[in-house]
Amino acid sequence: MSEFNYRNGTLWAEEVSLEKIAEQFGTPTYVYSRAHFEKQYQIYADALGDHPGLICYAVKANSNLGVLSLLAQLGAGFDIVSGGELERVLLAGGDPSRIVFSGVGKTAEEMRRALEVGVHCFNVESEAELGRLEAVAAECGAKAPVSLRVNPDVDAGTHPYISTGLKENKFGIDIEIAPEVYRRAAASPHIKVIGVDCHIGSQLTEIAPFLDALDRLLILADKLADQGIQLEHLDLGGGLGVRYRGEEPPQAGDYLAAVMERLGERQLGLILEPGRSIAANGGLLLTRVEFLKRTEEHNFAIVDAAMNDNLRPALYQAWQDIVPVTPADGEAELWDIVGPVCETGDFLGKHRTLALQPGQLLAMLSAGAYGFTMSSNYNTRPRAAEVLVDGDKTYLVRARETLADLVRGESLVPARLTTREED
Ligand SMILES: Cc1ncc(COP(=O)(O)O)c(C=O)c1O
Ligand SMILES: N[C@@H](CCCC[NH3+])C(=O)O
Repeated sequence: MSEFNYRNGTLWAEEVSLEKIAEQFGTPTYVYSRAHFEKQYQIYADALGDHPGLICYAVKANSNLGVLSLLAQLGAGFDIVSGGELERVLLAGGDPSRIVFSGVGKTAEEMRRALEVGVHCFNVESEAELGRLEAVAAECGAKAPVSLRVNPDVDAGTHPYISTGLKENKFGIDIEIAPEVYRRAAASPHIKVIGVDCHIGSQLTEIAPFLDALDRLLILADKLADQGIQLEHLDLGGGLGVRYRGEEPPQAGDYLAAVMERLGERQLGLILEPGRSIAANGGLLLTRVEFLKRTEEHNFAIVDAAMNDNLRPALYQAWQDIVPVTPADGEAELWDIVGPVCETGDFLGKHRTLALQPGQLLAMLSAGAYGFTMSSNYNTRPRAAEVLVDGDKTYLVRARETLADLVRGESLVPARLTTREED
C-alpha cells in the first residue's frame, strides 16, 4: 500500500495532509515518506537474509542527507559515483566499508579519498582506470579492493538512454576481454581482486535480462576460479523498475530469490545497488497551478514546478501520474501540465484529464528517484525544498534555495578604465 493516500478527499503523506505541507513550506516542494524508503530497503535486506553481501543503495537516485541518514541507520551500504556522493554518505553517517564506488571517470583525487576512508570496493570500468587506481594505491601504500565492471552485452529492454549493458554503451569492460584484465589486476601488488560487477540498465520490468547477465557473470567467475582467481562477491548493480504507468515490475523479493537460486552452492557473496526501486514511489513533487491558459490547440495548466525541478519528462518523455491534492469542482478536461521555463520541452505531463482551477495544488507522483537529484537552476530558478514525513512529523531536509544561494561564487567584471572612443 502506498504511503500517499486520500483522506476525506485530500491527499496525505503518511499522517500529514499535503495542503498543510504546502502552507508551511510553500511550493514546489519534494515530499518523501520515511516509511516507504525503510520498507523498500528492508525488502531487499530481508531477501538477502544471512547470505553474505550488501544492499548498496544507489545514492544518485536521491542523495538528500535526510534520506541517506535514515538508510545508514538501517545498516544500508551505498553505491556512489563521485567524490561528492562519497562525502554525502560520510556526512550522513554511512559506513565507508559498505560503500562500492562505481562510475566510468573516477579522478585520482576521488580514488585517494576513497582509499583513505576505506571503501569496500572500486567497480573498475576500464583498463585505463585500473592503471590509474594501481598508481594511486601505490602512492598511498595501499592495496585497492577491486571488482571489474563487465559489460555482458545483454539487452535490458528499457529506454535507450538508460540501457547500459550493451556492447555499444560506454560502461564496463567487454566480458570477452575481462579474463585478460583480471590476470593483470591479480598480478598487481597494489590491487586486490575481490569481485565482478555489472549493471545493465535502469527501470527493468522483467527478471530475465538480470538472470541472463548473471549467467554470463557466473561463467566468467568459474573461468577465473579455474585460473586461480577466486572472487568473493558478485555485484549485479541496480535496475529493478517501478510502476509509473501500468508496468508490472517484479518484486524485489522475487528477483532476489531467483538470483540466489541461480548462485546455488557457490561461495559467492552478493551485492545489489538498487536506487529507483527504493526511492521512486517514496516521493512526490508538490506544485501549485499558477494560470490556466486555453488555446485553439491545447489547454495549458501553468504550474510553479518545471523541467528544472523534474527533468524526466523532458529527457525521456517519461510519464509520472499527476493528481490533484484536493479535487476541484467542475468538468474534467484534457490539460498539458507545463512549467514557467522558456522551453517547449518544459512539461511535467501531457494529455492529463483533470478538473483544474488556478491556485490548486497538484502532486506529481513517483518522484522520489531521479527527481531532485537531476534538478538544476535553469532560468535562475531556485531549487525546490525537500520535506521528509515520518508519521505525523515533518522535517525540512533541504531548505528552498534563495537567490543569494544562486549567485554564490559569481562575480562582476570591473568596469573598463577607458571608454570605447578613447580606445
Ligand atoms: C552503476 C549503477 N548502479 C546502480 C544504479 C541504480 O539503478 P536503479 O536506480 O535503476 O536501481 C545505476 C543507475 O542506473 C548505476 O549506474
Ligand atoms: N536518471 C534516470 C535513470 C538513470 C539511472 C542512472 N544510471 C531516470 O530518471 O530514469
